[in-house]
Amino acid sequence: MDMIVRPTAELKGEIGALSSKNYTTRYLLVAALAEGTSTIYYPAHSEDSDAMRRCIRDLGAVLEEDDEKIVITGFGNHPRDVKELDVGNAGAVLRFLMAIAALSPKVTFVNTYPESLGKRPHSDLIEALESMGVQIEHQDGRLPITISGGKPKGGKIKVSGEVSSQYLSALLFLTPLLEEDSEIEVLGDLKSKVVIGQTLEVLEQAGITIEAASDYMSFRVPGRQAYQAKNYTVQGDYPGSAAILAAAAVTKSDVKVHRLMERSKQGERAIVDVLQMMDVPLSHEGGTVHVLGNGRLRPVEFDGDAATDAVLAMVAAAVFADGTSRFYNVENLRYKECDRITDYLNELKKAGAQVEERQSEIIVHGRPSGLEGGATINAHFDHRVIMALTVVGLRCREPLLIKDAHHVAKSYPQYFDHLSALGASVEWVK
Ligand SMILES: O=C(O)C1=C[C@@H](OP(=O)(O)O)[C@@H](O)[C@H](O)C1
Ligand SMILES: C=C(OP(=O)(O)O)C(=O)O
Repeated sequence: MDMIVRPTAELKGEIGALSSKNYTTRYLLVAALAEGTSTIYYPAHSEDSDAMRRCIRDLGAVLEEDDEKIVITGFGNHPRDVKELDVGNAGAVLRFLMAIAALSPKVTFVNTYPESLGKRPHSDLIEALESMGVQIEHQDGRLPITISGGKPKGGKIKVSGEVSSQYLSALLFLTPLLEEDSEIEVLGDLKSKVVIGQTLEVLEQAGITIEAASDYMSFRVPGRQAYQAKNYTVQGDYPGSAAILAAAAVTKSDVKVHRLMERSKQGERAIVDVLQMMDVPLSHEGGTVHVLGNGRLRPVEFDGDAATDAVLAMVAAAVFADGTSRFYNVENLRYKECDRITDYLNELKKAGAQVEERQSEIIVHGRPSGLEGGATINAHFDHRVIMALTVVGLRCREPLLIKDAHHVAKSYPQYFDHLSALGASVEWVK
């Protein structure tokens, strides 16, 4: 399905933020790893969270769901022996479950998105798991991947953090269940470091003890621990909401997004600070972000690694700023659903934006007068490219046609419904 995004001058209204993808995947996982019955209130409903639901069910968890909650009876440290798991296009789900698969005899992760997840690297996690005695077949570090586990060893474990924090998170979920205590050392720079704070928060809520160095570069994990069954409530999602807030920032707007906790550990809450730095009139109180946009934005310089999944939305806002913006320390955007530097900037250029790339930087020469538009956009299987190009399309002179925009459902299936409710001119076409 394709999406036509037409010029839209004004946005107005209130929406409740979608539920956090990162917390939903984590709560589903720790509930599955517990032996009792846990309840997750307001879980996210999207392709990625559905992938985790499907896989933990395949591994032996029992799930019952209604409109507001999901009740899960876990399999503890004894996942059911399954031949295959299909994680769809969900990177975090794949990496977390590759570690948990080390407790099973033999599982193959199939390759259903050869043009997206199928291209992403997992070698750093593969090497760490191999050092723990797990046998792994893979295609040069990529899917399909077969894990032959059984009894992985703890002890001293090293993992690179240069490409993704998800490898480290995966090991933090697995090691408490091992016979031995573990010491995990992170090699190189740790990318998306703030996300590790979310992993540790969830592990603590699940009754797991981990001693983490303050820089998150080393961890002591006692073995023989048991995940406890608990009740969890999922908070609102900043990465998805960042696109809505950016849309409000580039238009004349009066938009409120509720359910966005001020003191969240999601790094992408920085969208609020970045828009403020860009002089966008907004307030953030009582979990509600209220944007009163006037379409005028100042350029900004920002270390994007602090808010990985909001950078594309920030760049979309910077496209209309009065000067040059720079987003640095963002190289790991190249290893996502697509190359979120080269591929994304190519699509922005089609719409008329003036952007430049470096290996780990995005530079945006803003055009406050708006863009020409009138282009056909390749979504590259990437929900965040789709959301960001939609923001840009609102302020183009001619409509944008975003091909295969249904991939927005990876994280935010109701994105276009929310924008449309706020007054955006968006229309699905076959
Ligand atoms: O742990 C997680 O749930 C995630 C970690 C981040 O990935 P990287 O650590 O690869 O940057 C983020 O971009 C992704 O959407 C979700
Ligand atoms: C990169 C993302 O997810 P994942 O790595 O889990 O596929 C994302 O949600 O933007």
